[in-house]
Amino acid sequence: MQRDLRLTAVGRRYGIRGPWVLRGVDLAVAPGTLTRIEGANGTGKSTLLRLLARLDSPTEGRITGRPHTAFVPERFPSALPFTVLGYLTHLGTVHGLSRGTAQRAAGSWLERFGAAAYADTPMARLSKGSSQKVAVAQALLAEPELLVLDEAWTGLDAAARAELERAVAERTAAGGAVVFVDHDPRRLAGVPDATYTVVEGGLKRRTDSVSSPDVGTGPVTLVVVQGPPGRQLPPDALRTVAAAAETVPGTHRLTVPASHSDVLLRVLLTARPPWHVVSVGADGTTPPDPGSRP
Ligand SMILES: Nc1ncnc2c1ncn2[C@@H]1O[C@H](COP(=O)(O)OP(=O)(O)OP(=O)(O)O)[C@@H](O)[C@H]1O
Repeated sequence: MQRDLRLTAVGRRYGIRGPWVLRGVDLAVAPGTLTRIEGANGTGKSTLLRLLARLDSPTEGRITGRPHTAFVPERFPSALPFTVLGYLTHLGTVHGLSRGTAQRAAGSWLERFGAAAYADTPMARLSKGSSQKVAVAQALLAEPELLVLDEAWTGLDAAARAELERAVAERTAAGGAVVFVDHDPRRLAGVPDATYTVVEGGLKRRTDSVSSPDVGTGPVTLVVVQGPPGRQLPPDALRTVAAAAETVPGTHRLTVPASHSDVLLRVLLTARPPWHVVSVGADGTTPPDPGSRP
């Protein structure tokens, strides 16, 4: 993403005399960051996400920055006159991919979400869960600079939910930004760089996003790596971790949400020279130390 996406004094209301749903909202979404938006029902979360995705315009205020964006809406219109593969290929070309690349990317995302068997199924005949996999695949296949997810996990099976968490980790590790709303407080618990709550039309930043009680409620993996004393861990690796501590010079103990462990290991093992991975294991006993995040 070239520049931050920035909302300045943004307000939105529906209809000339409608009540303000959002007002005076300032928000910056930087490349490589994960942002969570929370709030009670009907407070304006979807309204905010549509503004971020530039699918809607503010009634007042300004939005600047135009990252290449993909959006998973809360309600995906699945009754479309396409097969699954035809639809995803079409969407890929809309995102600027060649037909062949779009088709390959579509096939690979369907595979990852366990929906390859539905490639030739008409969209209108999909179950709710399969349709949601297509909704998610259409957003991921173009590797957007900004990915906006409105309750995207709802309706997915457990394997697909985990896969979507991995996909989010990959996006941010690749320098993309992800903004999401999800009703489950355990979703990517401890991972977001920032969490905002929509309250009375405004945004309140949660200052406890690292040390919140949510941290540690999601499964975490403990990764111990070694490198020459004094060598800094790669920034892409640090972005994925909930906590990092150099226990002895050159030995780092990294606590990472389980959803992000694959990405962390890939970054460490493809670094030049690669880091030596001493151990990888589930860490059910030691909650991340909020104070040790870099
Ligand atoms: N297109 C629209 N036209 C008129 N009013 C709308 C429209 N979209 C949303 N609203 C109203 O704006 C308010 C905020 O809705 P929004 O869907 O953004 O909230 P939300 O926090 O995402 O809700 P939920 O948690 O129920 O999904 C609600 O009062 C809703 O009725």
